[in-house]
Amino acid sequence: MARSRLERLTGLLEQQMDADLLLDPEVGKELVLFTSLTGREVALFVDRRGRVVDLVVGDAHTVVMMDHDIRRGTRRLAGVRCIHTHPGNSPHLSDVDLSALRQLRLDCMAVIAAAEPHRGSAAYLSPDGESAIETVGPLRYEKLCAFPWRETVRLYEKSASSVETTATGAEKERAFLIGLEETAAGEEPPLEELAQLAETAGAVVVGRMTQRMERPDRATYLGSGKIRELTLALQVTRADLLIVDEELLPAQQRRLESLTGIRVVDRTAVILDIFASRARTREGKLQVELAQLQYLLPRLTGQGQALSRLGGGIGTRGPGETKLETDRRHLRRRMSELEGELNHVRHHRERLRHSRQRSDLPLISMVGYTNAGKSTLSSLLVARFAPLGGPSPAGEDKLFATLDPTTRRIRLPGEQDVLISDTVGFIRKLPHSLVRAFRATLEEIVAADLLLHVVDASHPAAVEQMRTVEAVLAEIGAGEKPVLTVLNKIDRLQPGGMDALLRPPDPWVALSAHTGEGVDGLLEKIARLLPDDRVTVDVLIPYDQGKQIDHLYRIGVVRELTYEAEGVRIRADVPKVYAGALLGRQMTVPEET
Ligand SMILES: Nc1nc2c(ncn2[C@@H]2O[C@H](COP(=O)(O)OP(=O)(O)OP(=O)(O)O)[C@@H](O)[C@H]2O)c(=O)[nH]1
Ligand SMILES: [Mg+2]
Repeated sequence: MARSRLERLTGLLEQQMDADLLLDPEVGKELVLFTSLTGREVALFVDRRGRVVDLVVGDAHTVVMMDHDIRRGTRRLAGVRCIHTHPGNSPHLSDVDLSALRQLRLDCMAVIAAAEPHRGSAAYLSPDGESAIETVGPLRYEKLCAFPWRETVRLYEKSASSVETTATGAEKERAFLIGLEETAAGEEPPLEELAQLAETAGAVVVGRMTQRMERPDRATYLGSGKIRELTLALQVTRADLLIVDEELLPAQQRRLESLTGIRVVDRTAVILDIFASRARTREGKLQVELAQLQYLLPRLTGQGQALSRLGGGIGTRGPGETKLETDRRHLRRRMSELEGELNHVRHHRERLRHSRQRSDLPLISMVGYTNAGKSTLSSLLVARFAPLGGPSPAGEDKLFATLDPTTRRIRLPGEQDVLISDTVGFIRKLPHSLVRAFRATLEEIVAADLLLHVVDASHPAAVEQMRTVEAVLAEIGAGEKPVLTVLNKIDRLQPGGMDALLRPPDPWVALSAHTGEGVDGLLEKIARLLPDDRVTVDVLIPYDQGKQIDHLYRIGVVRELTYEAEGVRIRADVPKVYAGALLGRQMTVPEET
């Protein structure tokens, strides 16, 4: 019985109704009959030409309208209206119905009570305001079927188009965050870091939900009861993007998308997205594209098929974007092309590094969690201690503000010059594809003589962040490098407020890159930690070889300069490797003092 009813219902699909009526009365009777026989709600979706575009049968009290991707974003309407039934005789729209109307931007949302006399209500978005809704009813069945929905749509779209032309910029994606509750969570609110990532990627966070679980559900990430709760929360918050705090299996992602009806991206995709929008240099761009393709390859089938109409947004930006639709073979070809180009860049970087080694200035690499203050400290050091001066990138309160390493020269108190390089920040659950792709950049770290591990000591998760950085260092083969730990942002600490757990390994310094407090101490420490392999030379440079003087200034520290008959006599501290070459030019190395 129910089965043949269902068949009759599905027979409605793609059928054409009178486009001016909200609902064909005969079709409505089918719906009502079905619900009164089965106790199950049924929802009919009709487009503006009167075609039935979809039909959803729900459990009692849950209308599964979220399966639909009919929204067009911004302030346009979906071009689809929904008429559904309620078991029993309530002719009123529920809160969920109204939020579905708002969220899906339906042309109209209507309900009919399955019990006699089949009264019902209709609601539509008000032309007056952002998400205001107007409701009419309860109405008699015939009245409801003839509800002038076209008129309300016309009024709404007229007002919306005037709003749209005055609105500035694109509307932000409304992201809802989910994750597992961490057992050892610090004082930080749950999913705080993911929220920062989402905001950095350009979304607004409209809600979060966590579940205490040992490990994620293999099919749906969260448990099924939680998913139900989530679906409601998504409607209420009008979220249009779901971000999951962990890398999802492709099947999990698809399952979640079909359960929630909105786009689902994972933490990795958000990080890749940020990297894509940040990469400036050719190398950075190549690396991000490669990482994106590596991430995409296993996810190629089906991804975004249902949702591609939404266009842009988090997880779709960057150089990989246009390749989404192409097949795997093409992806693989592009990946090997990229690898080739990157190898090329890598060789170039290696040559650079060699020439730097020949200049023998010690290289100090800043490492640390994203937003720890590496760039701020680096610019402070350059502003105060650069021998030549010059601008430097300022820090930004954004995750992954720095992507491409920049190297600067500064002078230590003992008059020794060193190179200091600011690098990309690390993060918990750093996508493996990124670590692999950024190998060249990370090699800068491996090549350093000393690492400055910058820690945001005021961060509630500082200890965990330190561990993350140490783990990544080990992973890239820099685990054995000498490290000087820099506890930064002490200006933000309450007196005695440093986390007792934050006991950094020796050697360490505490400072504020903001106020400059403690920075002199840092330089002294660096000077002491660097292997001192410089010697003082005394050379006579003929007047016709002025270039050599520049050279000496570049590689060392000139202590004394006197003009003699045959040339300029210079006493300078230079790296040992140069001393040999200089001696070859019959210069003398005075006794070291
Ligand atoms: N109060 C305070 N704020 C600081 C200090 N150092 C850095 N900041 C702020 O922290 C934020 C992040 O600084 P950045 O220098 O961009 O951090 P980063 O480590 O380079 O970050 P990424 O490049 O994203 O990895 C900025 O808003 C800085 O102004 C400090 O000592 N005290
Ligand atoms: Mg930075």
